[in-house]
Amino acid sequence: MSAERIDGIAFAAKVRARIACLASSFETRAGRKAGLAVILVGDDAASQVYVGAKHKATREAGMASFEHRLPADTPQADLIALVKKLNADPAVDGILCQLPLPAPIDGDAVIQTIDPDKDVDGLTIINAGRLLSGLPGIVPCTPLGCDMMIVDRLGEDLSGKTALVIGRSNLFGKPMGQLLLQRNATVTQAHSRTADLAGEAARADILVVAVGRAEMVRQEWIKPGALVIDVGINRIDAPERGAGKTRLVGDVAYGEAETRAAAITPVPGGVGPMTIACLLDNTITAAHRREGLTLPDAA
Ligand SMILES: Nc1nc(=O)c2c([nH]1)NC[C@@H]1CN(c3ccc(C(=O)N[C@@H](CCC(=O)O)C(=O)O)cc3)C=[N+]21
Repeated sequence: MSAERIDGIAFAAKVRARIACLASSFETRAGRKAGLAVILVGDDAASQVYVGAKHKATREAGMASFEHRLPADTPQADLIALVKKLNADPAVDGILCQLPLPAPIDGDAVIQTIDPDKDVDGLTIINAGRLLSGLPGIVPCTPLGCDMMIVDRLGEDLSGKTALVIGRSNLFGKPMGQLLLQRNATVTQAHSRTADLAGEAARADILVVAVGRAEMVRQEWIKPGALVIDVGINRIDAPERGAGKTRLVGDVAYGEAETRAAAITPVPGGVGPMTIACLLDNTITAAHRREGLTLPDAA
């Protein structure tokens, strides 16, 4: 068997087209564009690339993008003051502060200052609590994107299916487990201290991996016919491409998993593009809520 390769780029393009329609109707109804503010502190190369991609995607969807690039030595108090200013700015519907923040800034202190109704990363305690309680809130972008891809393949109801999430971060693992639980999957949350990761994985109809270890998940870990969602993005040396070259791989050994899975997300081109699409989705949803507008059903 050779698994279907789930095309995250094509899927994200569809989501972004839907959001562009919503953004256009929002602008007509609210008399202004929906707006996303992104804060980037320091000059981490990967973060620069992500923030640039977010800015471009936001503009392409017909939303306003406000970029705040600050030097690495910005005092925490200044950053918190900026977040408070954006909280009060009526043109800003979503605030994203790119993580990680450089030391000695306490990233959580900054994140928890964000107005929960503008917290498009879904990282405030209020949004985490809303998700846990089954209340409407804002769900972190990467798990939301994975949820969309899972629903697209398996439908909205995962009754009777087993799901294993490897990873337990606030940004991904914990919310991903909650979303699968809400869809009636039988969820196991695994992590670095799990005794038999391979054995747990081999029982999973849906395997979601977010550990940050290149190609850790091997062929024997995959239940035949499973849906495999690879959240890892690892840069490894690729001498076969020439001296000093690197390439991106996931947490799953793709070539091995492909022989057993029914479908699998590649890296790159899988979960990553969906993360940005979901950031736009969260922003347009936040904008409608802030204006007291209902989201049109099928845009
Ligand atoms: N507050 C905050 N929210 C985030 O959502 C957040 C963050 N901080 N810090 C960094 C991580 C990482 N992240 C990615 C987004 C898109 C791709 C993406 O589109 N990747 C492409 C290309 C990857 C490449 O070529 O480098 C792919 O996987 O195909 C990857 C990673 C969001 N993050």
